[in-house]
Amino acid sequence: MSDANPYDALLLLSFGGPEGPDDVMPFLENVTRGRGIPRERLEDVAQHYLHFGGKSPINDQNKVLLSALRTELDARGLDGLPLLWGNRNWEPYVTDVLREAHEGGARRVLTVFTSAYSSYSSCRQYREDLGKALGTLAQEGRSLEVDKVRHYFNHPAFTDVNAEAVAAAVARLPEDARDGARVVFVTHSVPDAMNDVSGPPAAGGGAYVRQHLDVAAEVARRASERVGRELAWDLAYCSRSGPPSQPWLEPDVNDHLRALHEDGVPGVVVAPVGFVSDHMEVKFDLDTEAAETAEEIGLPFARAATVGATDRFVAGLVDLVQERAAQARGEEPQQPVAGALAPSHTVCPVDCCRNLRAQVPAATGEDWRSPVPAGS
Ligand SMILES: CC1=C(CCC(=O)O)c2cc3nc(cc4[nH]c(cc5[nH]c(cc1n2)c(C)c5CCC(=O)O)c(CCC(=O)O)c4C)C(CCC(=O)O)=C3C
Ligand SMILES: [Fe+2]
Repeated sequence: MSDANPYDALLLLSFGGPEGPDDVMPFLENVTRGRGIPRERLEDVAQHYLHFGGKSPINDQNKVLLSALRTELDARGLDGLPLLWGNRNWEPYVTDVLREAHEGGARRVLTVFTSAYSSYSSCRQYREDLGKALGTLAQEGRSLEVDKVRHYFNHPAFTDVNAEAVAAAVARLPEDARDGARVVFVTHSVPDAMNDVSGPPAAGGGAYVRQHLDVAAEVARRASERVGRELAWDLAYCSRSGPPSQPWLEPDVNDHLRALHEDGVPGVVVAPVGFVSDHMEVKFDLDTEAAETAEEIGLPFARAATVGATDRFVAGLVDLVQERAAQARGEEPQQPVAGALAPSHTVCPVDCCRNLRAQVPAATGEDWRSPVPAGS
């Protein structure tokens, strides 16, 4: 028998993005409220969105992912499990979606984030926003329990699909650029200080970079097997924000492409393993900006696909849903991993990916206490 007991709904929780030019500034204000992002950076990023008609690709990509998830859930006999979609920064807002789910009878919801790694921005901030949503709903007399699946950066479905994408991108390089081509794995830069406190405190911090290095090594190893040559690789970063005085993870992908070219590297595959779909960072920072840098210096460049809604990745997400449900029932399911790191924690420990600005209760963690609904 296949079911998702004890969960009665599954929520895909994402970032959200504008749907048109009028949404761009309000969206950016939602994202950066209290984050100390310089006005100039906001205006720059607004231009990235306006360059694409003011519409982020992320919402449509989530709709495709949802439809693929629905198909896979149904194929596994989970056709009775409602599948919801909510965002942190744009409609449909997570609070509204959970309210509607509660009205429909849901009491215990499992979430999957569209983000594979530990860090404040990629995990805890989602958990804080879930916590705020649950607080608002409690004031309306609604009580819900929410859990999340473990981080999936090192789930074999994620690394396999990425390895396939890297191998396919190598094949798109001109033939004389393939030997000696470098794989440049790319993820979102974050402040050094955010990386330093990422992951469970007991692990000493630095989980964000450690997890990316683990994925990069594993994906490069698998892609090398596929293409039949040893692929050298590096990890670089995109989308730096924040004031210039604040150190963020480096090297920036553009600087790195220039350095590789100067070293005589004949071609690059840029593999955005930090992202699960081709959203704005990929479309602008890589396909537009980094591609222009490569063009300018005459460096052959191929961008590897993101996992998106590929069958194998979607099946992996549903495996994680079933794994988490089994854990919630007190079973000890297998936890497949690829790479050198262990499966990530099921429940985030206290101070996991600590918020450096404020103490905000974060849902789904060990120290989360469900707010008491008004009127109870
Ligand atoms: C680690 C990470 C991920 C990956 C994990 C995940 O996927 O969640 C991610 C994803 C995303 N980030 C996105 C958009 C933005 N992020 C911003 C700002 C920031 N991101 C940060 C980190 C991350 N961000 C940080 C440390 C900041 C500085 C402000 C702060 O400290 O909080 C800003 C403000 C302008 C700017 O500062 O650049 C925007 C517009 C979109 C939507 C794209 C679309 O529309 O297609 C997505 C998926
Ligand atoms: Fe971001």
